[in-house]
Parts: sequence; C-alpha cells; structure tokens
Amino acid sequence: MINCNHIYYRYHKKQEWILDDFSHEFKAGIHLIKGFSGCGKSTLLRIMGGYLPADRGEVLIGEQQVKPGIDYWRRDLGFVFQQLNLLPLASVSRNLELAASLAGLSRKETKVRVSEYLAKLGLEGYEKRLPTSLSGGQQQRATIARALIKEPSVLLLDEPTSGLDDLNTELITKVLSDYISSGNRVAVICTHDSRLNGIADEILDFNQFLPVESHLVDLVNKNA
Ligand SMILES: Nc1ncnc2c1ncn2[C@@H]1O[C@H](COP(=O)(O)OP(=O)(O)OP(=O)(O)O)[C@@H](O)[C@H]1O
Repeated sequence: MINCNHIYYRYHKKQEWILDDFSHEFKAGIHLIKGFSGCGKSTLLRIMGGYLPADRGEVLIGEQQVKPGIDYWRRDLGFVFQQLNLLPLASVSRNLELAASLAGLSRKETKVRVSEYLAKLGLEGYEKRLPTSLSGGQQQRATIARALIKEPSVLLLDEPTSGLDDLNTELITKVLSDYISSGNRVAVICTHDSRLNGIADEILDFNQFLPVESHLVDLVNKNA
C-alpha cells in the first residue's frame, strides 16, 4: 500500500547518505521500524509523510506519488510527531475539531468522532482542558486521537509510546491495532519500544539498510 522505491536522502551535500537506496513495500497492517538512534528512522517517516522531499527515488501510496501537498496531509495522512505538536492555546477537543475541519468533515460528523476518539483513548472529561494541563501520557493519547479523527488510510507515528507507563502503552497499542485492522489501512511506527512488538505485522530492522557502520556502534565497541 505504501511503496518506497530507491530512496536516497541526506541533509547536506557533504554528508554520507542517511537513506541509501532504501526500498520497501509496506502492505496494509502495522510495521515497526527499529534501529539505533540517529540511523534515519524519523527521516524516512518525514519523507513518507511528504514533509521532506527525497533526493532521489519516490514514495507511492497506491498508484499516487507522495509530494509535499495539502490534500494528502489533510485527508489521507495521520502523522504523530515525536514532539507531539498539539496547539497549546486550543482545548483538547478544539485540537481534534481543527484536524477534522481541515479534513473536510461535517460538523455533525466531527462532533460524533471527537466523542468517539476521546472515549477510545480514555480522555472523556478532558475535552475543555488545555494540552499543557495534561500529563505526558494524556498528551500522547490526545495526539493520537487527533491523528485518528479523520480516519486516514496512512498513519505514521514517531515514538508514540516513548516514556509512557505500561497502562498508557497498552491502551495506545489496542487503539492502534483495532484501528488498522478495521480497514485497509497501514501504520508505520518508528519505535525503540518492544512493548509494541505484539501488534506488529512486520518489524523492520533499519540497521541492515545502512551503508556504513554507525558511529555509535563504533563507540560502544571501543568502550566495551
Ligand atoms: N534537520 C537536520 N539537519 C541535519 N542533520 C539532521 C537533521 N535531522 C536529523 N539529522 C541527522 O540525520 C541522522 C538521522 O536522524 P533521524 O532523526 O532520522 O534518526 P532516528 O533514527 O530517527 O533517531 P532517534 O531514534 O534518535 O529518533 C542523524 O545523524 C541526525 O543527526
């Protein structure tokens, strides 16, 4: 459902490739991307989300090429950034309503879905709260509710459970797993969290795609 074809990327011309001829087909289901810090997981996710243009290669969603563009972002894509990005001056429900409105949902639909997704993520009663008044786990769940409210076919999540306790993590994994299995949908999740392994249809070890040994691996070996 998402095809990465021969993706190359580096942030600066003098840098080594961070992504060096990366190709993979992500079928409907949940895919975890693992790999050591700095190996390029978030970079790949940003390219798949159309936030960074690949230097070479292409990302296809079905037949369509992903390009930075408003339509894809608004309708088909749910992206959860590592830095959450909830609008700080808008209440929890307003954050969700704005995402729904950008995706073109009617007011009636929006109202139903705000209640539905806040309930699913255990945030009933928090509708009027500002994001800054929520705990880390609650913010993380609100961000996921905001990504799901437009019911996108593609969900990209960067470390959605990092730093969360087991209960928060269990709830998030259940919601994600139910959401993806209830339609022809695909989720790609960058994570170090082995608690997510149970819901994965595929686990990609990103280290194996790397052209060069990691500096970190060298350092660890040197200090061993
Ligand atoms: N905006 C940027 N400008 C220059 N280099 C960058 C930029 N963002 C990331 N990098 C570099 O690109 C490499 C890959 O970074 P990326 O964030 O994709 O790694 P990651 O695997 O997601 O790491 P982590 O698990 O720590 O989140 C790293 O060496 C990082 O320092």
